[in-house]
Amino acid sequence: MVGFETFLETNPSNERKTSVGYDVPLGVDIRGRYDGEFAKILTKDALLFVASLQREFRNHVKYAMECRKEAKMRYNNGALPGFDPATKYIRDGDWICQSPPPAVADRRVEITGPVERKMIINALNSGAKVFMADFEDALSPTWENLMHGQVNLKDAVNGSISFHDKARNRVYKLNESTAKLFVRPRGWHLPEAHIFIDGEPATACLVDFGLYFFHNWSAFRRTQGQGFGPFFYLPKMEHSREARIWNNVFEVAEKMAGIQKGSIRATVLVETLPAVFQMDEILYELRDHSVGLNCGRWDYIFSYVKTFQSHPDRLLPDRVLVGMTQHFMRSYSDSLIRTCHRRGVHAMGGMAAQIPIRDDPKANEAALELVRKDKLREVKAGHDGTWAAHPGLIPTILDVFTNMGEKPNQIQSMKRDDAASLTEDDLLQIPRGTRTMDGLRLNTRVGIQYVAAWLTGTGSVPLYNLMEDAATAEISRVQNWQWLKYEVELNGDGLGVRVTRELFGRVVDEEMGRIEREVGKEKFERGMYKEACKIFTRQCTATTLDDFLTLDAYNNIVVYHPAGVSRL
Ligand SMILES: CC(=O)SCCNC(=O)CCNC(=O)[C@H](O)C(C)(C)COP(=O)(O)OP(=O)(O)OC[C@H]1O[C@@H](n2cnc3c(N)ncnc32)[C@H](O)[C@@H]1OP(=O)(O)O
Ligand SMILES: O=CC(=O)O
Ligand SMILES: [Mg+2]
Repeated sequence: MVGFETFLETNPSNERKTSVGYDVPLGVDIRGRYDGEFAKILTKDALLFVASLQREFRNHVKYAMECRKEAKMRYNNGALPGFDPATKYIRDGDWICQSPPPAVADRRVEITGPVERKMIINALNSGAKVFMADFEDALSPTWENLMHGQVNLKDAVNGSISFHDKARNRVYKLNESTAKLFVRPRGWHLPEAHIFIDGEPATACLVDFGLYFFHNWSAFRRTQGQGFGPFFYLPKMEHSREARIWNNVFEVAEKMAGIQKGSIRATVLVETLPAVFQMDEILYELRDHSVGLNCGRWDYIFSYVKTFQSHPDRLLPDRVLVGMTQHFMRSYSDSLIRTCHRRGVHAMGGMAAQIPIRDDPKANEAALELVRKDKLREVKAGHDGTWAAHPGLIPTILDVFTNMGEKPNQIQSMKRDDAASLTEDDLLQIPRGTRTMDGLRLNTRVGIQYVAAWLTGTGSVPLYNLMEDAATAEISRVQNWQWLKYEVELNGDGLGVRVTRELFGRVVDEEMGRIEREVGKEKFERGMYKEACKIFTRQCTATTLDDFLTLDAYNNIVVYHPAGVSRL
């Protein structure tokens, strides 16, 4: 830890203040509950590292968020996202990224899941090549979830993680051979309200990254990364300037740890519509730290609606009809493969929403068949690997990815030069399909149940045999909002019904009734369905579209100690 020791010596936290009970450096205040286990993560030195990242990068982050607002204004005034003429030289240039670290050359199946203790063990033991431990779409960012998540990851990297399921008297431990760990911190837009630095909430992703890196970089490189790492997934970026901030964060972290530049590697999720026009630029910024791009299809669909929130000529059909075979989605995946392989890095596929259906073998086989079809399309298109939401899907997906042959990836063999001809029009083409009352009802029922789960600390849930998380719930929210804003006709029902506030009010009441019948009166009363309904309904009917469901809902899960009120 030579590097960090030097950093800590030259940055003495010359004052020790305790707030809730943690030993903190000057300028840092912890407002979350004290816990002896959390204190081993929230050490003064780790917090000093997080604070140093916050101080160095906060203005860059603020500027990037202002740029997002400015771009939103342009789109709302009728502009379309597109390639930036100013960076044509990057798109046309012949540069390549650093080659993938040997430890993760083969990434054909990656399982994802929240940083929950049992799930971490199950995911690492699942037979997948990679496990993406999620602080983002799959996690409700309560203080308890975040801090337990950091404790769990530290134990996982140390190899000491275990879990005793007392009800089933089952003990979970790591197998001899485990998946390689990637960590997905939250997006740039989110604050961490339980940690204040210089009087402001910290930038959430710098907390997630900083604490994880500080505690694990050394063990990770020794035990998992074969001299590289740690590895990350980076979510929800809209522009390469945001990737530049991450690149700079990585360089600072490497310098502080005293490890070689290029040790840290990250895969960027291309999951916003503006980012699809920035893929080369994002890779260019991260060329020393990149290990590819990933098709984050669910947030991408959400972003399509959000970007075109003021474009009534670009309304989406029912959510269930917006799949990867729609022209704009296929073009996105093909362009991503071509871009990644041209630059020498992995082009990762995305998440099929189907999960195993335990109590219905026929329905289960149908779900598996949908996953198989989706993954076959991905591997044939040239993707180097893909995501699985559930361990039960891994054998099927591994089997499909044997189509890649003996090689660990298709970076050299599937150049997809044909995708060079894809244009802005291809990437923006309006998806085909109709809008129905069932679509409106499903959006409402799923949105409310997801928010109810999220408010009680669960960030990914099975609903109607599909995986739902923050990204899929966002599609439900923004689609309802847009249909209401333009009072669209539900043109798939043949009845000429328009989505008015009155209609939506009735739908909400009826769907709440259905939820109550489905989950049972007791669970309904015990849960947070009514609060969720209020939040979801407000968001769907707001005059101005909220940027993120979870940003608006966040105040509801912030808990200060001693008891206080969130001041975000
Ligand atoms: C849009 C995106 O960002 S996608 C990426 C983010 N989303 C995710 O990561 C979702 C990950 N998946 C999940 O959270 C879960 O699979 C769900 C919520 C969809 C379904 O959960 P459940 O209904 O509880 O699954 P189920 O009961 O079938 O689980 C069976 C077993 O598999 C385990 N399991 C299920 N999913 C996972 C997973 N992703 N990782 C590890 N273990 C898992 C369960 O812990 C359980 O273990 P046990 O038998 O030892 O008790
Ligand atoms: O993060 C993945 C997505 O699809 O969104
Ligand atoms: Mg996402």
